Amino acid sequence: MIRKQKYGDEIAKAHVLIEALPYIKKFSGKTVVIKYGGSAMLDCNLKRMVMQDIVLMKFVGLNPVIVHGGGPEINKMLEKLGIESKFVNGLRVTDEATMEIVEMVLMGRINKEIVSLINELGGQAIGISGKDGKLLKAEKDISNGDIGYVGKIVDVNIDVITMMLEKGYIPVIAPVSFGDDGKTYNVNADTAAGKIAEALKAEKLILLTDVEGILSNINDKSSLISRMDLEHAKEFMNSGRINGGMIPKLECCIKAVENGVKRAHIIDGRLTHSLLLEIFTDEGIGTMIGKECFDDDNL
Ligand SMILES: NC(=[NH2+])NCCC[C@H](N)C(=O)O
Repeated sequence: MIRKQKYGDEIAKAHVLIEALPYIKKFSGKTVVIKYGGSAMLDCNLKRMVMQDIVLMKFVGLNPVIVHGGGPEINKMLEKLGIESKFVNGLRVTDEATMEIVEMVLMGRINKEIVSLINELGGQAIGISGKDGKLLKAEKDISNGDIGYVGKIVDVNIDVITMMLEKGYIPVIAPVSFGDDGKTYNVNADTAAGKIAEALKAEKLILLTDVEGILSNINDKSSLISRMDLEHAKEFMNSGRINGGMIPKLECCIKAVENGVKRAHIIDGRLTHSLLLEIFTDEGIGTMIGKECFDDDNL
């Protein structure tokens, strides 16, 4: 008994590893597309922990693919250079000069920083943009009027990612896309991650956000919805009970699942090791969306 108590903590740690075993088996060799953005990208400690999670995933046999955003760093640089940012419906009006800075910050700074961190932690990453290997083809998005070089993705060519995965690399993708007109387009990172996951027929699409997941508000009490099947997710989307900022994220998850991604997850990037907790535990920590999500579909 004393022995048992003495080793209690250690045994609990072993239980954690054992809980992960069925998921390591199930997801080994499978592709997981992770949209990396928000707070998890701003805080140095969080950054490191997200990349540790990703390197661990790789070493236990999963194939993580990272798609990253850039938000605040782009604003900072534009400010430094004295370029004024204008917004329409929350979208940045992107003229040629702004697009140049966006590309510079995303590829030159953020992308390479992620690559270095992964390499430092023992993984092997390759950073590319949507232009490389013609990964993301875009057209001008005029759904909000003409706001410049903001694009919508019209074609995805995953050859370059497949090549990297076959050789054991972790692809790190900046969502800067090319157009047939020879121009460069900025595309939304969530959407890019969703489209890449679809094209890869990925096991999972995981969006790291600054919220717990999809919340249901009943009588002013909000609680996390842990699992949703497609029907539930669509109904929720149209119910008007969803927070405005979450609409495009949920929409992106629904589309991905409709187009062949097994599960889409919206998780809290502010929480340390949220990726590991979602993927390798039974309950997870965010919202998981699947075509059909049964309670016993864990294994
Ligand atoms: N939010 C949730 N209910 N997550 C459950 C995750 C289950 C399992 N770890 C998986 O990735 O498939």
